[in-house]
Amino acid sequence: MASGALALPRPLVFTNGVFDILHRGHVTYLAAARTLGASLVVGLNSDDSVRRLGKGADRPINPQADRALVIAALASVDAVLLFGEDTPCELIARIRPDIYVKGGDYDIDALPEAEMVRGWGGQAYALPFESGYSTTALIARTRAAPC
Ligand SMILES: Nc1ncnc2c1ncn2[C@@H]1O[C@H](COP(=O)(O)OP(=O)(O)OP(=O)(O)O)[C@@H](O)[C@H]1O
Ligand SMILES: O=P(O)(O)O[C@@H]1O[C@H]([C@H](O)CO)[C@@H](O)[C@H](O)[C@@H]1O
Repeated sequence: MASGALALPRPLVFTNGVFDILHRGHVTYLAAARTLGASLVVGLNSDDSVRRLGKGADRPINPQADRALVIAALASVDAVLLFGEDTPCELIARIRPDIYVKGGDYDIDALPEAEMVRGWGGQAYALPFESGYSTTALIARTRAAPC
C-alpha cells in the first residue's frame, strides 16, 4: 500500500523503473534524484508488468523481490513500491510526489507521469545519463563473453 510513502519527508521525489540488473547508471541517477528533495521513492515494475513491457522474452532476469531488495539497499532510496500496471501513473496519483525524475534516456516532456506531477504544481526532470550503461548491454556482453 502506497500510504506509507506519505509519511516520508517532503519534497518527495519519485522515479520508476525495472532495475533488472543494477549498474552504475542506476546508482548515479538515483543518487542525483535523492539530492532534489527530502526523500526518494522508487516505483518498481512487478514481474508481470515487466513481461508486458517487451524488454525481452527472458526478462526480467531477476524477480521483483530481488530487484526491490537491491534498490532498497541503496542509501539514496527511502522506499520501494511495486506496481503491476503498465505505467506508474496510478501509483503516482496515490502518493502525489513533488518531483518526478527519469534518466536522460527519456524525453521527460513526453511522459504522462511528468504531466501529472506538473499538473499539481510539481516538477519533472530528466537526469544525466551515463552512456554505455544499460541492463540490456550487460546481458549482451555476458552472453557474448568467451567461456
Ligand atoms: N546509464 C544510465 N544513466 C542514467 N540513468 C539510467 C541509465 N540507465 C537507466 N537509467 C534510468 O534508470 C531507470 C531504470 O531504467 P531501466 O531499468 O530500464 O535500466 P536499463 O539499464 O535501461 O534497462 P534495460 O536495458 O533493460 O532497458 C530509468 O529511469 C532510466 O532512465
Ligand atoms: O526501467 P524503465 O524501462 O525505464 O521503466 C519504465 O519506465 C516507463 C516510463 O516511466 C515512461 O512511462 C514506465 O511506463 C514503465 O512502466 C517502466 O517503469
